[in-house]
Amino acid sequence: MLAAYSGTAVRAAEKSLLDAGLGGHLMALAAYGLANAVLHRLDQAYGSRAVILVGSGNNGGDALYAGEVLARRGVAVSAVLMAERWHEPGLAALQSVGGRVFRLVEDRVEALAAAWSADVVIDGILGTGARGGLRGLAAELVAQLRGHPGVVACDLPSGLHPDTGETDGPVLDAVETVTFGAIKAGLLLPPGEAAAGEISLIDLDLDLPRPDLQRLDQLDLAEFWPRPGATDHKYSRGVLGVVAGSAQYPGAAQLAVGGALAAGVGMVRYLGPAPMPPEVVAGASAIAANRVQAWLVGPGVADDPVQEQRSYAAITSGLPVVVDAGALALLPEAVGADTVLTPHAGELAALLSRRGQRTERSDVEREPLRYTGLAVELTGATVLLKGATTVVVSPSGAVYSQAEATPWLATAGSGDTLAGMLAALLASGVQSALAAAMAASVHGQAGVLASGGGPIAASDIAGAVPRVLSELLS
Ligand SMILES: NC(=O)C1=CN([C@@H]2O[C@H](COP(=O)(O)OP(=O)(O)OC[C@H]3O[C@@H](n4cnc5c(N)ncnc54)[C@H](O)[C@@H]3O)[C@@H](O)[C@H]2O)[C@@H](O)CC1
Ligand SMILES: [K+]
Repeated sequence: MLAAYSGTAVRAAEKSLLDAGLGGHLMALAAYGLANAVLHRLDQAYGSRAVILVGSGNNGGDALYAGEVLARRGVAVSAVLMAERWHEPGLAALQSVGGRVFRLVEDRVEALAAAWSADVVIDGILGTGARGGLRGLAAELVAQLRGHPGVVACDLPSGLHPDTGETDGPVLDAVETVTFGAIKAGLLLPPGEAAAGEISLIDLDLDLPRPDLQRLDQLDLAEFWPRPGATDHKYSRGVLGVVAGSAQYPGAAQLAVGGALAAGVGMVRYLGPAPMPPEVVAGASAIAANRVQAWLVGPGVADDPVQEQRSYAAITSGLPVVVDAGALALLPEAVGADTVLTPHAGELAALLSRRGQRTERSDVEREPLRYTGLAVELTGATVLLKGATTVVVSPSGAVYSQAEATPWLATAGSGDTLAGMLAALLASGVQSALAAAMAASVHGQAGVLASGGGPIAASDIAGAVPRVLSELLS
């Protein structure tokens, strides 16, 4: 599991070490870690060129000391001082080993040319002490360096919000971010996470609290994915009730049920008009008469009063429930954490707007963590926001982000399959936020496998899920 923290949490954890006079030691560890990462990227140190973009704070200090290490190894290092102030001991250290210095205000053209001709550009402008994004000349230079193939970010790409992944102004895309003490949550959150590239963590031995964000890995999935025991039977594995499909949209129901079956559930009881595969059992028309452990409602439910009534009854049944697509509009005032909403950005904006918070899709895309959190606050539900990176926020404060998906998964019906997989996990008794993150991860991996780098139809995704799971669980 990747554990990530807000910039504030990391700074709080560093405080006791700083108070103990260990600031210089921490900076040296950070600088060595950064310099080593850069050296790994160079064919050979001697004769290579590095340019360091230096901001006014300790982030610039880390980068300058890394420059000193690189210069000692034979790299030709130049520093571009981006602000009116800089870390003076760091600059002196770099100059003592022959580092060149440009000042952005005076040497803009030379600085830009040096950066473009460098093998590596170290982005040390802003770190966890940033307030807002890059502005003025610094923003201009960064915009002019867009597309440089050798950017290594110091702690985080400058201009990326360390807690939320939001960007405000230009951000230089890095091939690698060398981050100190702990992974910052913003490095794993859309929209900015793409700028981080590969993430390397330099351990500073900090005493950290509960993570602000988690990302499941294969080991977690193998540990938490439910496996039937020798004495299990179809009822003990979990029975899922599904209210999905309408005369107009029968396919959504089939995809959702396909997702549930592929993820592994004891039985599916289906209510709706869509034809179903032979293993699916017809549910009783009255919601309360169905013996199930969880519900899935909403895929393909549109303009169908009977399906809408059933969806509402399932949502208010007190059982864990996934509320997707057409059922999102039926949500009562307040629900519990066992209710999982699965909107995409447009649906989340509509949901928030219905609750008096006028929101556009573009707002959600710009600040996905904030608006997902707002939906949790306003409804009481666990919310899974679909996207290239899936964000899950639970009322308990747990946040997950999963980024296994391929852009080929952005296809009609993909979300129905995800909803079915998630609901199967709820029926098997997996806790809701964990289930949401697990379903997103395996759905993404199945999409990658089914796609093989090319287009996929949604029905291919469920077909690939058993292959992903057998690899994971064997
Ligand atoms: N605190 C610590 O113990 C450690 C900190 N480390 C480094 O220190 C960094 C944090 O250092 P700082 O707290 O000095 O903060 P930063 O270096 O992130 O930047 C703060 C400086 O930038 C200015 N600034 C803020 N927002 C700006 C904006 N939008 N445009 C232009 N200038 C802006 C501030 O006035 C301040 O001078 C971390 O990211 C990390 O790189 C590491 O050395 C490890 C240890
Ligand atoms: K930086």
